[in-house]
Amino acid sequence: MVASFSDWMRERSEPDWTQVIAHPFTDSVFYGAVPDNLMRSYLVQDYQFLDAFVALLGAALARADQYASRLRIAGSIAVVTSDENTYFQRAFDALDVPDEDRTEPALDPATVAFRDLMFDTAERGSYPEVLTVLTVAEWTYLEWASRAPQTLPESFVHAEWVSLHNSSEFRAWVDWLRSDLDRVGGELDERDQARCLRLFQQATHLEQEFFDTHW
Ligand SMILES: Cc1ncc(CN)c(N)n1
Repeated sequence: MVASFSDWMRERSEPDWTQVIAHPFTDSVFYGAVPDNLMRSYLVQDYQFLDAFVALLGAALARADQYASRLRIAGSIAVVTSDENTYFQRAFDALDVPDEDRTEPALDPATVAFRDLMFDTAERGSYPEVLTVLTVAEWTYLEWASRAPQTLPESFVHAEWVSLHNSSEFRAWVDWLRSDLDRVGGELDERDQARCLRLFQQATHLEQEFFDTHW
């Protein structure tokens, strides 16, 4: 394999990958043009995504094969549960999201499918498999947010959703995720690499469905 393991999986996840990172929903976020009702439904569902995502980070922490990886993952859990969580609370206030939609909203099919994949991988997946799903979730977000223009919209709900995902810290986190996935994935046999690829493709497809639902 000449390309890295993560690049190899990304190349085999087209056309979904490109459709996610260039999704019209993201262009609309760049210009503060997502109508409130759509931004509200997207963020309400994404907060439920986040719950399962944090569980998946916890599984990565538990299943990592070395302390250096655990330390890096712990740092990301700290960011997601502080800066990102606070963003959601402020956005919910700005968008007048009622309490029940913050804690127990009716879930869209795309949210259910993504949560199922993450909880299932958290429970049963190997460390490379857990890293695969985390990498898709973070790398796709880095890639779409990296396409943002220099000037962000005035609305913090839109602007911070971009800046949370294109900061140098977030890029370093995605670079690390990919390098750890390349490290442990490169040592897998063909059958286990194929299992990671299937998860990568499934997660990429679900990212697309998630955006489509709110567009
Ligand atoms: C659906 C989805 N995918 C990825 C991310 C980035 N953690 C997110 N917030 N939401």
